[in-house]
Amino acid sequence: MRKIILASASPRRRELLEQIGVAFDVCPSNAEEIMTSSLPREVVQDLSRCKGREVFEKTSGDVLVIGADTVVAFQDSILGKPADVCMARDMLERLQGNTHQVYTGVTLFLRQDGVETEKSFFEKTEVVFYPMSEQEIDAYVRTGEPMDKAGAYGIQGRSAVFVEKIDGDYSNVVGLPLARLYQELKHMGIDIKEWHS
Ligand SMILES: Cc1cn([C@H]2C[C@H](O)[C@@H](COP(=O)(O)OP(=O)(O)OP(=O)(O)O)O2)c(=O)[nH]c1=O
Repeated sequence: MRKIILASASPRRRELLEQIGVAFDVCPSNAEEIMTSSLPREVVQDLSRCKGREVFEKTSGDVLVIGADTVVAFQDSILGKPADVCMARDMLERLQGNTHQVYTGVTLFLRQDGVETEKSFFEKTEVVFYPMSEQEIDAYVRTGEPMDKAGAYGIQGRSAVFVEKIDGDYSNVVGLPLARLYQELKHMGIDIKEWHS
């Protein structure tokens, strides 16, 4: 019996894994999200490792645990999920009419025949926003959509109309870089679609 566990409460990550035909269990992590670095690529890998480890330590037997974390990087700032409506508005005022980067870090914890391995990686996607008026920002914030999302927007939702272009993997912006995840596991000798049995 082998299990894949997604260590995440994010409905988007669940939908993305389902999209590629993977069977898996979900076990959200209770790990505290404390930023340990000012470099986005380090932050997302560190946080994905903390989330994944917390869940992995509770398992036994053959298992693959996937932890992930997403942040938005704008100039020198790292934007996580907004704490309130004011912060959401402030984030969108900064992002509108500009280019930012979305980083998702992933850590894989694998136990196979008693041997444990761990692998972290990150993907970066550049996103260009059209200018947004005050009214557009207010109306978008009022939908509630920004509140549980890094950078206060969801590219898969209503904010799609403000996205001029992206450079990189779309699924990475939504919260899980599917192609990179698949390729990393392939290098580890694992077919993610077959592993959960
Ligand atoms: C930029 C962007 C982020 N997001 C989401 C993905 C993540 O769910 C969230 C970033 O917060 P995270 O802290 O990465 O994840 P989470 O708290 O939602 O879930 P967990 O820690 O349990 O894994 O922002 C979108 O849904 N669309 C987007 O366009």
